[in-house]
Formats: sequence, C-alpha cells, structure tokens
Amino acid sequence: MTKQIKTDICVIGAGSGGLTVAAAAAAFGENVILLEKGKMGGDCLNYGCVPSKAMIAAGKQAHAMRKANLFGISSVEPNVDYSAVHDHIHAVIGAIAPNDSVERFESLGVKVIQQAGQFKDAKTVVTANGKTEITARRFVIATGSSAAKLPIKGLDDVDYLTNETVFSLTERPQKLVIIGGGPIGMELAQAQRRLGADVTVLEAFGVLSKDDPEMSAVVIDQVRRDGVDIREGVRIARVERPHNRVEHPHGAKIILSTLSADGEETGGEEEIEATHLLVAAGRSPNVEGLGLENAQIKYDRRGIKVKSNLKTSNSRVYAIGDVTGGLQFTHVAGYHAGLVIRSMLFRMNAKEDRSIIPWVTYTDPEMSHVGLNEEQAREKHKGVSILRWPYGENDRAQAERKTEGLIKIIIDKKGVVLGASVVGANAGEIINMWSLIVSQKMNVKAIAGYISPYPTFSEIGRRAAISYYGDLPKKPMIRRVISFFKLFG
Ligand SMILES: Cc1cc2nc3c(=O)[nH]c(=O)nc-3n(C[C@H](O)[C@H](O)[C@H](O)COP(=O)(O)OP(=O)(O)OC[C@H]3O[C@@H](n4cnc5c(N)ncnc54)[C@H](O)[C@@H]3O)c2cc1C
Ligand SMILES: NC(=O)c1ccc[n+]([C@@H]2O[C@H](COP(=O)([O-])OP(=O)(O)OC[C@H]3O[C@@H](n4cnc5c(N)ncnc54)[C@H](O)[C@@H]3O)[C@@H](O)[C@H]2O)c1
Repeated sequence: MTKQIKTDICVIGAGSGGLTVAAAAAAFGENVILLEKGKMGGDCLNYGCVPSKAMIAAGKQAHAMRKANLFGISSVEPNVDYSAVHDHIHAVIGAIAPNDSVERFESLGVKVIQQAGQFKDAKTVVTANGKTEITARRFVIATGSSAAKLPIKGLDDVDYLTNETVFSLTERPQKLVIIGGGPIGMELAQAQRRLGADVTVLEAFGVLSKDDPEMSAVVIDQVRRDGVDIREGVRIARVERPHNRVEHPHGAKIILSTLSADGEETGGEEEIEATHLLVAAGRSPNVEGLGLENAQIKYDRRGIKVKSNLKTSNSRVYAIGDVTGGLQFTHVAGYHAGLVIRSMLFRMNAKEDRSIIPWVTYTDPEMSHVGLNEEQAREKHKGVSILRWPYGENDRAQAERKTEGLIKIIIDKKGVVLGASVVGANAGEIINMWSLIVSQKMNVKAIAGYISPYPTFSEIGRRAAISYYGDLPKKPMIRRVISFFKLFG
C-alpha cells in the first residue's frame, strides 16, 4: 500500500543546494522531506569539489618535492603510491561525509527518504519504489547535473571515465586523455600529471575560455610547463575501442581529423591511444525521470527554467543549483538555497544577482574572478580603467617563490569597483575580499585606505588600488599645495 505523506516542504536531491534548504527549513520548524536517490552530499562531496581538491592537494605535494631545490633543499622525484593517493581522497570525503549524512539530517528534524522522486502531478511527488506519495506546500528541485554525453562517433562503445568514476582509480593512468579543457579538465589534468601520469587535453576551442584570456594564459603556461600536452582547436572524428581492452578497460583510441591552418579538415587523421579516457566536456542537468511534464514544469536541454526568484513555471515548485543550468558551483547552489528560504518561509522578494558570484579554478596557480570582466565592463560602462599589480612585486610571493601572476581590477570612471580577477598563489583566498567589495559596490578609495598586514599575498590588491593615484604626486596642483604649506615653516 502506498504511504501518503503531507508536508510543508519536499526537497528532491541531497547535494549542496538541497541539503542547505532542508537544514535551514527544518531549523525554522518546517516539516521537511528530503529525497536522495544516490549518495548524500551529491556531486560536490562525492564526485566533484572535494575529491578533486584532495587530488590536487596530493599533486601539489609531489610538485613541491620536485621543486624543493628552489629553497635550498634537494629536489627528489616522489614515489607516488597511487592507491594511497586514492585512500587519501576517500579519507577526505569520509571526514566531511558525517555533515551531510542521513543521521545528521534526521537529527536536525528532516525526514530523509533514500529514493528517487518523480512528480505525479502539480502537487504530488512519488518515490521510485512507489511506496510513498508526498504532497507538499512547496517543492524544491535540487537534482544537480551530470557529465554531458558527447555526440562523438564510437564514444558510447568505450567505458570512458567521468567525474563519477575517475576518483575510484587505484592505479595511476599511464596515458590519460581528457576531452574538454574547462575547469574540470584542466584541474584534473594538472593534478594527474603531477602524480605521474602522461596527460593530453583535447579541447575543441580554447581551454579555460570562460575566464579573461590575460589571466588564463598564466595558468595554461604553467600547466604546459608541468608537462601536460594541451591541444586546442581539435576535431575528434571518432573514438574506437583500445588495443587491449582487458588491460585498459577505460582506454580508447581517439581519432582526430587533421586540420589545416585555417581549421579546414585535410582528410588526414591522427590516432591517440589512451590507457584512460576521461570526458569532462560540460554538464547536463539532471531532469530525466523527474516527471516534470506531469507538474507543468518547463525545461530544456540547458536545465529547468526558473525566474529570477528561482520559481519554476509551477509556482509551488522552486529549482536551484546545477539543474537550473546557470553558473554551476557549490556556492551558487548554497546562495540559491538561501534565496528560496527567504521566499518560501518569509515571502520576501528574493532575486538572484549573478553579477556578485565569484568563482575559482583550483589549478596551480589558482585563478579567480568576481563581477564584470574587462570586456563586459567596456561594453556596459564608459571611462572604464584597469588597475594591475604583478605577484613579482609582492614580497611574500618572492619569499615563497610564487611570483607568477597578477591582480586585475576593473573600475568605472568614478572609481567604483566593477570586477576583479586574480591569477597566482592563493587567488581563491584573495578573491573573497573582492567579492565583498564588488557586492557592496565599494570605491577603490576604500581599498587604498585600509591597512594590509605585511607581508601577505593580499597586499597586491591594495597596491593595485594605490596605483589608481599613480600620477597624483606629479600633478602641478598638488606640488603647488605642498609649496604653499611650506611657506608656514
Ligand atoms: C570534478 C568537479 C569539480 C568541481 N569542483 C568545484 C569546486 O571546486 N567549487 C565549486 O563551487 N563547484 C565545483 N564543482 C561543481 C559543484 O559540484 C556543483 O555545482 C554542485 O555540486 C551543485 O550542487 P547541486 O545541489 O545543484 O547538485 P548536486 O550536488 O549534484 O546534488 C544533486 C543530488 O540530487 C540527486 N538526485 C538527482 N535526481 C534525483 C531524483 N530524481 N530524486 C532524488 N535525488 C535525485 C543526486 O543523486 C545528487 O545527490 C565541481 C564539479 C565537478 C564535477
Ligand atoms: N573550481 C571550480 O569551481 C570548478 C571545478 C570544476 C568544475 N566546476 C563546475 O563544473 C562545470 C563544468 O565543468 P567542465 O569543465 O566540464 O565544463 P565547461 O563547460 O566549463 O568546459 C568544457 C570544455 O569542453 C569543451 N568541449 C566540449 N565538447 C568537446 C568536444 N567534442 N571535443 C573537445 N572539447 C570539447 C568545451 O569547448 C569546453 O571548453 C564548470 O562550468 C563549473 O561550473 C567548477
């Protein structure tokens, strides 16, 4: 017999977005049902941010051992025990997992049902096993995204890796080919290279193309110097099974069309044999099986359509995080969750503001951004100025031998900060302050006037801000004022 449950809020998906809504709503005394068909914690904890950052951290350690001679310590080629690296990654997941567990959420007062949910009609969701039917005052869809399936001939015939499987490897890939040079492809390419794999990135256009090319050039240069073969503007003709399927179950032969200098196919082909093929070429929203049509919820291949208050075409239902197809980051799913809580519980006007959302790519050096980039700023505003400060002029960067990179600040004609980008050591930490500055529409004067402890990497921001006044000491008017005051002794 089907169990009928009536609740205040039903959340579908227990990842970054869904967990935040569920915990906050329960804290305010709402009755909350949380449905999860896979692992609690979603992509970020199990197949995304957490394992990738743990793998990157392992790669950084190996890199530091190779580069120790810069500090007067003998460099050594590290002995990477890939299986132990796997254990490290999963120990990190294990350390964080209790925060996202069923037990924790039940203790917060959330009823967790470990089943997929599907809309039966506009106000009812049924679990995949058909045992439970939930009617709720409000629903929140937070079902995330999955690695996009590429329309490449032969790809479906090979057992390629995605973000859901790559962190399960216990042996180092000998020859790893990654399709896609976005943040996933580039972060993992560098980490795997530093852990000893031979890595090639195949990118149809340009790598890290969502960032300012002046900044991404610094990252690309370092990843190339680490030994990753980055191939941009490639055309993959087809994929075939590897020569030895038993030894290399995740392997493949990738056949590229040879292109002329102007990008035309010449009829020639080039074959790359990979012991491991990883596809990281964008994301598809998890909309399948949700029964969205039954609930009159509009969606397309980019995701569920939401208004700026995150309501879907069914006003009882919100959608948040990756499934909405906007900026796909954990902190965005969390931001969406906060907006939905304001709207659902307090009937407050909640509106997503994408202009204040920062992001970080965790390559080494890191690259971060918030607000408008130079191109967008010049399109929208007149009299835009750019302030830069290089890491090479920062004493801490010199001490730590991390002198590659720069900060770039974009300001309007009145000095209001429109955006900031950082590439270099700790760029992900440095952008925090700039996120506050951009979200509060602060003026560059405020940044020039605060005291930054010496020696810190963050000083680069203040130095860039001070450069706004670069010509001030030479101005005749200022010189005249100083001379005038001298008359008084
Ligand atoms: C390799 C990689 C690295 C990343 N690194 C970063 C990073 O460093 N920083 C960052 O901000 N972002 C990063 N991201 C992106 C980040 O993981 C996502 O933006 C974030 O997880 C989205 O949260 P979400 O709640 O929308 O979805 P998810 O966290 O994916 O959660 C969705 C949940 O819904 C469940 N679900 C799906 N369908 C149903 C259904 N019908 N019924 C019940 N449950 C369902 C899924 O099983 C899943 O658990 C990374 C992603 C990847 C793949
Ligand atoms: N540090 C972080 O915050 C972080 C890290 C990883 C992922 N993410 C999130 O996950 C999202 C997805 O990352 P992603 O790297 O998969 O996607 P992406 O869309 O950013 O990059 C995918 C790349 O694959 C290329 N591509 C597509 N089809 C191809 C083909 N047939 N052949 C060769 N190249 C092809 C595209 O041109 C693009 O450059 C990111 O946009 C980001 O929101 C965030």
